[in-house]
Amino acid sequence: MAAEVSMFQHNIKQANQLMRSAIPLMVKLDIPPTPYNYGIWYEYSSNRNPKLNQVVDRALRRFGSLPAFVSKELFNEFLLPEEHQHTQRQGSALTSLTENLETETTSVTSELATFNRTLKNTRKALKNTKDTSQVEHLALLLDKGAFKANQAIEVFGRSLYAAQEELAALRSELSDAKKSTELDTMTLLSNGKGFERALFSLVPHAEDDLTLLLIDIDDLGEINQKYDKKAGTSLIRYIAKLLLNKLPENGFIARINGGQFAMLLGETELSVASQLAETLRNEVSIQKIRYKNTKVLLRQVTVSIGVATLYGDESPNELIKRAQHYLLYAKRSGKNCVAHHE
Ligand SMILES: Nc1nc2c(ncn2[C@@H]2O[C@H](COP(=O)(O)OP(=O)(O)OP(=O)(O)O)[C@@H](O)[C@H]2O)c(=O)[nH]1
Repeated sequence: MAAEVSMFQHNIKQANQLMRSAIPLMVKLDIPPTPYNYGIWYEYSSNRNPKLNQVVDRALRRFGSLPAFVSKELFNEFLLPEEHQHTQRQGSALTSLTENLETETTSVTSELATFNRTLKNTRKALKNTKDTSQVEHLALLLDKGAFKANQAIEVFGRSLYAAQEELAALRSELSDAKKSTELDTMTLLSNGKGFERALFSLVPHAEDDLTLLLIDIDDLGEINQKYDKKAGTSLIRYIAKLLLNKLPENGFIARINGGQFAMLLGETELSVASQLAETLRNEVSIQKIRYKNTKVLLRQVTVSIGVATLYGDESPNELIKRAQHYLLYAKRSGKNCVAHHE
């Protein structure tokens, strides 16, 4: 997703303060007061999203301002959950959210324009008067104008706060929806997509201590043939449960295809990970598994495991390739064994 930090994550007070830094910037750079621009300049002023600030600075250098097409793109990329079009409910909720902000934007803009006019007129009048009561009157006018402009900004701040809550709810819904597309419905573990996401998010933060175990049920094809495919599927579920029960706290597990599982172990060196792999291999091999539909006791079930620990600036795909290589080595070495590099 785009940035986790968004303008909608501040409280009302912070929102008001940020609006107060964002508005002068927008005026200075002649940025049109659209909801997109308010969102972006608010975020820009908060300085909490360096990537957004970089892109905005680049656009300013290039165009001298922020063209509408750029601000819309930036808003979509950095401030909205990227999957905001995924469901109708979320789509329409976001539409009404931006519509509300648009109304508020128009009102805050007109208040600010009025105040601006008041400021200009007062300045002109001040030049031409030395009368103290006239000056007092002008000061009163200014005070009133400032008060109204302030109020408008505060109302806008409250709208941003309400938007924060709405967006937080949407984000959480989207994250649930995302999770469900990453779920393997057969085993209720993550699927291959979930595994990729976990791996890609872990690799950049890992020192040389992220380990991948590829665990593959041996001879699943034969088991399917001997007992029927349903028994094979039931076996996949059984092994999934066993692996999940043995998953360390810092681990992640997914079924990536057929009878193959990927286990990711954070902060786990190769020696510790291979010991766990050996324990898992042994645990599977000593199970007495009965197929519940026919009550038939299956023949010994085993798994082969390839283990690879991330090193250097290895990419996620390179790590997967090495684990696959060791898994193949384990299969070729007669199955029911663990293989890893020295
Ligand atoms: N029952 C069942 N079988 C599956 C499922 N998905 C894949 N398979 C079977 O799993 C087998 C995977 O084949 P392979 O990995 O090539 O080989 P294998 O028979 O497991 O043998 P090795 O991996 O060499 O030990 C195939 O026969 C697929 O039909 C599934 O969801 N349920």
